[in-house]
Amino acid sequence: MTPVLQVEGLRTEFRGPKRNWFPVVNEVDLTLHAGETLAVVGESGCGKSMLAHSMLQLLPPRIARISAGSIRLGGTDLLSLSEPQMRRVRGKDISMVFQEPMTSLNPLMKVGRQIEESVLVHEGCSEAEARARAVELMEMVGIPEARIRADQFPFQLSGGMRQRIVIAIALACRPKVLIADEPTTALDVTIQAQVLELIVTPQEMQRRNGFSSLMKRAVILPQIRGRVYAARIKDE
Ligand SMILES: Nc1ncnc2c1ncn2[C@@H]1O[C@H](COP(=O)(O)OP(=O)(O)OP(=O)(O)O)[C@@H](O)[C@H]1O
Repeated sequence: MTPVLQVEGLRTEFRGPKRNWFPVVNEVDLTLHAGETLAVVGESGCGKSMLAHSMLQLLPPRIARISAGSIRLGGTDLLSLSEPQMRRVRGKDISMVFQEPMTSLNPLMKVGRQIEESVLVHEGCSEAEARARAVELMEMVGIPEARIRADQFPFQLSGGMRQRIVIAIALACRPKVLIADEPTTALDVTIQAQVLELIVTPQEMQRRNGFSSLMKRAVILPQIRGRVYAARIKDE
């Protein structure tokens, strides 16, 4: 079976104070098939976030670069794409959920509208269809009374609900791959478990939406010091 995403020998570097380049992601390989979830583990600072950002080519310009390796999404080598082509991949084929929902959401826009905009950008449907899909997505990520909540602003929702909205936005365009960069850091432990369950064990959700997810979790494993490993945590 062709993998959805395949990373080989990926090396990302930052520019040092003496203009030298030093690696922050070093020779990383990973393979993700449809419906699978991978957890990227490694000690703090070993490059998990930078791996996620490299895959979406969201690295800070001029001071960071991908210097070796390949990132293939289906049959396409993402490193050969132009920025406008890459913009179409982000959100449509690969979505990312960041750790702090308040920085991902627009505080001045109703949450339902924020999901609708993501649907409209990628699916080219009518306003009414986008609205219906936004409510459906909110129900899917477990927001009670979704129709009422859709008309509220982010500050009117709890932290867990806000993170669910961010996940709903990420799923709005039915991405093939979902990257979750510590999506639960800002939440309390019970809510963390619920939100994680949405991403890690969404067998039903994955089937319905046909996406694979890549989740970054900071797990300290001193015996693999300094390296990033991709561990397959669910393979059914
Ligand atoms: N803007 C930057 N300039 C220079 N170095 C950076 C920059 N951003 C990140 N780094 C370095 O890249 C390395 C990898 O950072 P990254 O954030 O990917 O680690 P991480 O594994 O996600 O850590 P954590 O689990 O603590 O979030 C670190 O050594 C960090 O210092």
